[in-house]
Amino acid sequence: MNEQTGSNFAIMEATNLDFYYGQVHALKNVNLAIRAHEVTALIGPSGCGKSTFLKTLNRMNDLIEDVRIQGKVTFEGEDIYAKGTDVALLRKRVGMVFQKPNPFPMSIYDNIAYGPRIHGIKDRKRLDAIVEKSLKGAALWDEVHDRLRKNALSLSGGQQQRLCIARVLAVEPEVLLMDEPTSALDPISTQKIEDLIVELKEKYTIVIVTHNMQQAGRISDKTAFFLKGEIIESGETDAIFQTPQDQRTEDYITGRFG
Ligand SMILES: Nc1ncnc2c1ncn2[C@@H]1O[C@H](COP(=O)(O)OP(=O)(O)OP(=O)(O)O)[C@@H](O)[C@H]1O
Repeated sequence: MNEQTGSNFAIMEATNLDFYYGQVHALKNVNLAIRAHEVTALIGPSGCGKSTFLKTLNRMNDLIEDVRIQGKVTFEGEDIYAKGTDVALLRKRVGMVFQKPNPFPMSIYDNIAYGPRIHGIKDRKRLDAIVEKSLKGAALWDEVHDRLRKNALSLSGGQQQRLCIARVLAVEPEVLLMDEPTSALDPISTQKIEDLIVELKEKYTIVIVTHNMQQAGRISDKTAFFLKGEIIESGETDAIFQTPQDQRTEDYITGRFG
């Protein structure tokens, strides 16, 4: 397959990545390639650096004081930490969904139209089309099409999380970063989000932090196991779960620690 244009090329790649919060060395020489149109799961015990790594992929950590990063993260071959990088554009192309659904306290419609409006789209018909397409993309349209003017906070938790996914889709990202997107949801909503993630990888590349081993096994193509800031092992999800090479990976996935 052609390295740059095939569906399986490394759309993002971290090389020799170190990250510090002041004196805390949160990521240690992390190397990971994120392949296009795959779901990559980041697993590992609490505090091992999964969220920190996820946030290095769209520079969300820039917002925190006294952080330092060494090494390289590329997006489509370009160093995202290079001087002159348009960080707003990076965050549009590499969107993020958080653990707790966080809709804005405004209508369903305005939640989705918010990003496109910021990026200069004012035309009502175009916005209508974006809202419809994004809600359909997040498998929420059928449930809300007749109440787009209702406050988004009136939706259930699972619907709110799909709204947050629709909000990210509205600005047409290429990569979706998801930080434990189902941890606050009931099993039925979780199932809906999992089905949606599998559907979304046709169009997008997805990186997901999860504490749920079954979830990682069900939805991801690749898995990276983090421990104390390092990647101990990464590769095909089936291989990581069935034939882990490192004893610590096996101990974690079989529930012996963490
Ligand atoms: N804003 C911050 N300031 C200082 N230290 C931080 C900050 N955020 C995270 N850390 C530290 O960095 C390390 C990695 O944290 P991180 O949140 O990336 O872990 P995690 O694997 O995502 O954990 P969890 O599964 O509990 O969400 C931890 O030691 C944590 O205490």
